[in-house]
Amino acid sequence: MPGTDSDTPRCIEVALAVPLFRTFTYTVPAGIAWPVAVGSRVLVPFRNRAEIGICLGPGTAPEGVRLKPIVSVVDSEPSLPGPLIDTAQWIADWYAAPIGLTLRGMLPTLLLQTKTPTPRAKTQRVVRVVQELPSLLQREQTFARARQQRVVYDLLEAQGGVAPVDALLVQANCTAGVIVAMVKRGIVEVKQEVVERDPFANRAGVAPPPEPSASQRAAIAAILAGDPGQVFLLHGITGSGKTLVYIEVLRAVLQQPGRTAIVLVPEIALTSQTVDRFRGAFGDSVAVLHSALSDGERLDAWQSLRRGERRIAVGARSALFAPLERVGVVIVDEEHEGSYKQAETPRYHAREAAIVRARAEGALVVLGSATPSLESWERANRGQATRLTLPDRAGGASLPPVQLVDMRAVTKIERAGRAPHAPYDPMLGVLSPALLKAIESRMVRGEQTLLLLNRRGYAAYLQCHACGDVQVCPHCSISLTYHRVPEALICHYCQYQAVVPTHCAHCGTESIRRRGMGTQQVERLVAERFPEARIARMDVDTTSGKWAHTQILDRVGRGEVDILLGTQMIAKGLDFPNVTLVGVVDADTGLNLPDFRASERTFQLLSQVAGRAGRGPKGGEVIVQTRMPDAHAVRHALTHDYLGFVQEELEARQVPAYPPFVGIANVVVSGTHQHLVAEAAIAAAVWVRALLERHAIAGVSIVGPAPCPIDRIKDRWRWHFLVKTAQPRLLTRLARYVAERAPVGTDAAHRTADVRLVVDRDPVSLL
Ligand SMILES: Nc1ncnc2c1ncn2[C@@H]1O[C@H](COP(=O)(O)OP(=O)(O)OP(=O)(O)O)[C@@H](O)[C@H]1O
Ligand SMILES: [Zn+2]
Repeated sequence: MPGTDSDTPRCIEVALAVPLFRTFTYTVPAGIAWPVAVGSRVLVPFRNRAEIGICLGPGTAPEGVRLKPIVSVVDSEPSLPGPLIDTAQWIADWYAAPIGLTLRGMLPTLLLQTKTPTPRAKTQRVVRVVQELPSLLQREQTFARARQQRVVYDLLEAQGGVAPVDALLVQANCTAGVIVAMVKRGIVEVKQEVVERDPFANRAGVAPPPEPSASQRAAIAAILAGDPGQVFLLHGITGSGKTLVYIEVLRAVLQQPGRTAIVLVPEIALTSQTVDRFRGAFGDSVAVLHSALSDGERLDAWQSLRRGERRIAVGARSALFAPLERVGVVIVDEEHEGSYKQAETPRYHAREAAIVRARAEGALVVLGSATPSLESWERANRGQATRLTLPDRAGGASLPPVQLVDMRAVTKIERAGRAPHAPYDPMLGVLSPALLKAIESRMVRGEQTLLLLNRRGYAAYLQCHACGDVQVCPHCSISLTYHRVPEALICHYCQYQAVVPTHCAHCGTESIRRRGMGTQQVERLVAERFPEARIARMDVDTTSGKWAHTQILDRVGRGEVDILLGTQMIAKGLDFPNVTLVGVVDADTGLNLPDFRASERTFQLLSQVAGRAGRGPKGGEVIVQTRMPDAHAVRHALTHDYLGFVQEELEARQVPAYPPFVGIANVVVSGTHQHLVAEAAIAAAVWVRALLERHAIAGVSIVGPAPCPIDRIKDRWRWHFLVKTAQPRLLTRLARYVAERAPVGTDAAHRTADVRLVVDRDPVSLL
């Protein structure tokens, strides 16, 4: 036998995309070059199939086990560079996730398939508005008796004037005849169009970036003088010009030969302005990674980064896994955003993973926000991040004054002023006289208004006034939301739809009333009050079409919208100098959620949306309507007082202890059988407590178990408990132990009810 290969078998450890906490050992047959590089894709036999796995390094053959050989090494260069493998190992460890699933999330799907599918044609039939009817008045005249056409038009307009035919018919719940009639009238046209995959490919150029101010220069210099792996927290108030700091840092880093960079933004579609600025500054060296890319385009983008043809990756969460080498800086814009946390396995937080990858790369990290997360703020307090401040708005603008309107008083005064039997005024308690007057003055002056209401739909729910019954989703423990266009009751968790009942299902009377309000209702009230206003609504319902967000925002930018109304989507990073009024219709929507982050989120939302006003020379003002003016989240938002808020909120997080003072893992047990889920959750908590006792582990507290605040979603019942400790390594061990070994889902009854346990470490939501 030639050589020594037969004495020391050549083995490698391979990660496969299966939900198991283990790797698999294979031999490498003669004829395949040795060693196999870490991070390379390998083709291996697994469960009678050929699968793509990732080589994690040399392995050791367990005694007495006959190993299978790999089929081939697919990559000539490893698909995943070393620092990405390190990052994956950290994610798998910290978040108790199987390594194979973690690595799978880092690669384009096409690289994980054993055969390449043929690409499909990318055209679709769309309806496009040709005759714009921007005001309510025009629409009322045009569609006087054509109610369905009006529904179609409203839906189209809400989505930026264009929508796929199929989707529109479903949304409007009408026949194709309605659209045919509108085509005949010359209001819309129907065309076969190529699906626009990359709206960033050919957007209008942006102005060259301005010269940095003194405080921007100081921040840029401090960051560039940082040590490899150093983390900076850039706390710059809204409109302070953080984007310019990012751009100048990128410019300096990319001047070093071979250096590359990653920029994370919360959601590409909502941050098109920011993305445009990066494209404007760096042109084609930027790869924009977004969810609308086809698999093929994603692969193209990935390869251009891997080959070094593009040196900056811009994208949401998963852009952190861009296959760049020698990354010099990782920027996390709006670092406080909850969307950086992935809601499924691996449940990583991109900000935390960014810090880990940067350390492995020797790169700088810049976390930017006007309202930093408490985690990042505390990290700076502990000296693990360097705080940099941009205290003023760029270009001489100042923060807008914020006026509070106490809606309790408004309701009282309006009630008192009304004649005894005057008809109910729907405006009552929704839009205060102060806000209406402010909107009116904007209309007169040709300036723009932003209206925030963080609840979509028309009314929050339907309730029977006779018996009090509320229509709830049959699959989720949540009330159905009333939508007017098209009319339906919709579950916001599972999309279940029901027709709107005329009689109460419980007591049979006709006393059903709408309670609470959503964006659709406010849109209608505003349209009735300002019939000549050009109104755009931005929420999940109006942005189902690809790039609908970008289209709506572009219209605002071109001055084609007087009033932009929307959910939290409109609070993110928008920079429109002609927006001189921001109105918060109801500051309280998120305040009373049973979640320890409710106040933090409310403060961030209010501060961020307030920050959209007065960014230009005309200045601006903010009006906040609330029934909870004493809540600290509201109080401090009124004075743009981040420091004041953080101080109070940090105090509130000490007893009972919550992040950032302790780490928590939310253990959620779910399944289709209510009692089995409760039993399993209780058993799992008992099991963890016993474990702590047996090993005399101190410093861990278990809170619960109890039903989750929303105790059923999509027909699955949900219970949870929290594991809390100030010792991160201990939490890592516990989380993994629970995820891997908790006695849940193992017996036959559990399997029939599909009872599963999920560990969510550092959760962003406890609902
Ligand atoms: N040095 C400067 N001189 C003049 N204008 C500037 C300067 N720096 C930035 N700007 C302008 O100020 C505006 C706000 O900048 P930018 O959008 O980066 O703010 P931001 O800090 O990201 O705010 P937010 O957190 O509210 O999104 C932009 O229109 C930008 O072009
Ligand atoms: Zn539901």
